[in-house]
Parts: sequence; C-alpha cells; structure tokens
Amino acid sequence: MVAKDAAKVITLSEFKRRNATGECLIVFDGSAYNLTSFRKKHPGGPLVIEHLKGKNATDVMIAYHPDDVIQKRLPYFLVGKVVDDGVDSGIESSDPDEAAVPQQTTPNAPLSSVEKAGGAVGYGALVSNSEVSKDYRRLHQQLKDLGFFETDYSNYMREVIKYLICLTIIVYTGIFAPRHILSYVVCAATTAFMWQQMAFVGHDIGHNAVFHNAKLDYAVGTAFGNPLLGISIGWWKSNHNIHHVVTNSPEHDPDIQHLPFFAVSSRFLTKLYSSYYGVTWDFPNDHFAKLLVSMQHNLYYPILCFARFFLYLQSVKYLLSPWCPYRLWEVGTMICFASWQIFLVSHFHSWTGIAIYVFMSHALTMILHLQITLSHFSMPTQDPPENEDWATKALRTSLDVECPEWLDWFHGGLQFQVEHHLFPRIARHKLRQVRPYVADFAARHGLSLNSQSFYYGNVLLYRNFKEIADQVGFAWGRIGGEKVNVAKKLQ
Ligand code: HEM
Repeated sequence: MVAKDAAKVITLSEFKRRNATGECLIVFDGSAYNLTSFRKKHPGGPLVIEHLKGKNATDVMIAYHPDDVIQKRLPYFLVGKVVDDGVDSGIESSDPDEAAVPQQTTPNAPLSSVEKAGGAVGYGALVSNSEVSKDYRRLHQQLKDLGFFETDYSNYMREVIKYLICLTIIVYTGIFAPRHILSYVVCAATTAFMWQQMAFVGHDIGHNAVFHNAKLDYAVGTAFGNPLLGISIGWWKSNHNIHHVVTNSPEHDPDIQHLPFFAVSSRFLTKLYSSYYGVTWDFPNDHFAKLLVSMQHNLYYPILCFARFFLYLQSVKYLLSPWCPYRLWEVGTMICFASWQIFLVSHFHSWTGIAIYVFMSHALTMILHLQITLSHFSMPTQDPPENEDWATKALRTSLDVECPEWLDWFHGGLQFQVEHHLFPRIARHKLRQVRPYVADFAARHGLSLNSQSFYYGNVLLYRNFKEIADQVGFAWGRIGGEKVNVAKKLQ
C-alpha cells in the first residue's frame, strides 16, 4: 500500500465540495488524490477517471495498474487522508431520480459527459474499505504471488503457429487453388476462424496482459492486430476499458449501447444520454428504433452476421476523432488490412466468389460477437446498490460460460468473464486455474458466481431481449391493441 503523509487530512465535506466545483478528486485506500490536471494525460484516457470522480477508486486502481504505478506515481497526487466530519457521511445518492438532475455548482465547472449522464459510479464507501474490498485485495496479491499475472509465452507461440497455418490456407485457397466455389468457402471459413482466434489474443494485448507494458502491448497489438483483423486496437481499448469500469450501466457502458438495433435494458426505451458517445437517444420518438427493438429477439442472430461491418465503422470514426493519439500509425495499419483483403479477392475472378468470401467470412465471425455479448446481455443493468464493491459488481454483472477444458480454444478464455472482470490483467490462458479461487471468494461473501452453459446463456439472452421487445410491442399498441406512451409505461 501507498505510504501516506499522516499529517495531511481532508474532510469529507471538503472532498465533496471540491469535486462539486469542477476538481477531480478520487479516494484510494481512505486517502484523497487530486487528478484534476492528470486526467487528460492518463494513459487509460480521461473518461475512466471521470467515472470515478468523487468516488472510491481503490479496487479499480488495483485491478488496472502495475504495482509501481500505485507505489511510485500515485503518491504524487496525494491530498490527504479523508476524515468524516459528520457533515455528510456517505457517498452521493445513487437514487436515479436525484442522479438524473446533476447540479452545476459554479459557472466555471462545465458538466462532464459522465455528469450529464447522471454522475459517476464509484465502488464501496468513501472513508472505509469493506470486508469484500479487503478480501479482494488479499486475493489479488495471492494470485500475484502464485504467478498468475505472469505470461506463459509458449501459449502465444502456439497461437502464432496457428495463425501462420491459417494464413497459408487463406493464401493457397484464395490465390493458387483452382477457381472453384469450394476454394472460396474454405478461404472464407479459415479467415473467419483466424479473426475469431486472433480476437482472443487481441483481447489479452488490449488489456496489457501479454507484455504487461502498455506501450509495448499497444505497439505489437496495432502492428499485427490492426492489419490482420481490420479493427483498431486503439478504438477497442478506449471502448473496452470503459466497459470494464462501468459494466452494464445503460448510460455509461458502450458495450450495451446498441440503439437503434437492440435495447439490452428497458432503460433504453426512455430518453437516455450516453456519456461515451455524448448523444441522447430519444427512443419514444424514434420509430425506426421501435420497429427494430420490437423484433430484436428474432433479429439478434441475423444482425450479428453483419456486426463486423459496424466495428470497421467504429474504428474509422475513432481514427478520425480528435482523441486518437497515434492516428497516422493506426490509419497506415488499417490500410494494410484493406490492401490484403482487396489483393486476395482480386484473384477470385468471379463476383459470386467475392460475394461468398465477403459474406461468409463476416457472417461466421458472429460466433465471436455472440461469445462476447453472452456474458453481459442477460445480466442485470439496474443501478447498483449504494456503496456496492467493485468485486461485487463484477460478480453481479458478468456471466461465466461453462465448457469442458478441451473446448477452451473455442471460447478463447472469455468464457471466464467473471474472473476476467475481477482480474483484467491476467491473461486468458490462466483464468481456468484462477476460477476456484474466485469461487471460494464468492462463497466467503455469500455472492453468486453466475455460470451457464453456452446453450442456456443464449436462452437467457433471448428471453431478456424478448421481454424488452414485448414492452415495445405493447407500448406501440401491437399487443395491447391501444397506443401507450412507452416512457410512462416503464416508470
Ligand atoms: C480513477 C482512477 C483511475 C482509473 C479508473 C484508471 C484506469 C486505468 C485503466 C482502465 C487503464 C488501462 C489502460 C490500457 O488499457 O492501456 C489504466 C492504465 C494506466 N493508468 Fe490508470 N486509472 C486511474 C488512475 C490512475 C492514476 C492516478 C495514475 C497515475 C498515478 C494512473 C496511471 C496509469 C498508467 C501508468 C497506466 C498504464 C498501465 C500499464 O502500463 O499497464 N492511472 N488506468
């Protein structure tokens, strides 16, 4: 833990007052740190810090940073130990009605997108750490001591060999094999398989879990991942880290924000502002979204077949945005992707062949999108109970997918989603071994470790989507026979 200057203190009311007037203070292990000027320089981006503004960030900090960040860099921002002066004893209200109307306290403190969306999340009480939090940190240290945070590079060597075999098949069937429909089908299926398998390694590297060095992981990820996958690792990181910090929050988590196609939570059926996209969705007045969402349980699988195209679009939007730090580099790597794809299909000599390849390779990758969404789409999206711990939140909002060990290659380690959310810096190939420790942890605190088979996970997802679709159908007058205001209906 960080060595603290015992002389420095800040009262709870002062801590809250400073946050309300535009500064950005967080709590780590009972002490306040001022990140006002640092947040813009933060390697993980400013938004993740905004999400913890005025809150207890202890466990999130531990989950995401190497020891030296916490031991050597964090003390630089120390304000002092937080003491409860009795003026206000807890964190700000998590009452959604109250949170929905954030107060702009001074004209010099413009509301951040997080505040506009209803305020930060935060985990655990401010001045003291709960038993769950203490035990989480003990477990974190224990897993570190047992070597689970260390990378087994032989695992990645096997992955590289797998990709080289895939590339050989793609080049042979796409360029040299007889121009036959079977060649195109094999070429497309191998491309889809390679994309699915590479995405798992991309996931590790995006979490800095391969080299445990943010710059090196990013460099290797963008040098190989972008050209072969066509998805910007920079975009993925910016999106995915937010997803981890605010999992399943309708206002904040971009991974569950899919209007006009899907509404993962009935909260999307009202007017909702997204702190990530900075836009407001006015569902009650969006007839296109109503149409799609009212059929979402049936459209889900067909739409997933085209999901990859949306990821290209998101990547391009990110590359054109002002917050892409290495634009030229990332654009160059993405051009490499477009070039090899065009080069490959230019050898097909048939539009049918090209259509088969493009459609099949993209549609088959829907399995990956399904694997990714399954672990959260059927889990709770309500506001967390007040002072909920980081670990409790991870267990509440994530679902493990049961599978035998020999099928681990297929699920790519992402089937251990609960373990991954608790320890995002542990590489996927170690998560099966981590699971028993998490099961014990959950049992010690009376928490559930949610887990379902792949089939039943799909059933749960379908039911959740259908329930929400039916609400739209009813509100739209299809089921009830009369037109009802959807926003009112859901209150
Ligand atoms: C609310 C507080 C904070 C949150 C939620 C947070 C979150 C994150 C996240 C999600 C990442 C991963 C970024 C990536 O994928 O590359 C990250 C990385 C990083 N953060 Fe923070 N952070 C916080 C505060 C801080 C502070 C106070 C410091 C400095 C003292 C800091 C320094 C860093 C560094 C150096 C990295 C790169 C780590 C690496 O090499 O793997 N962060 N942070």
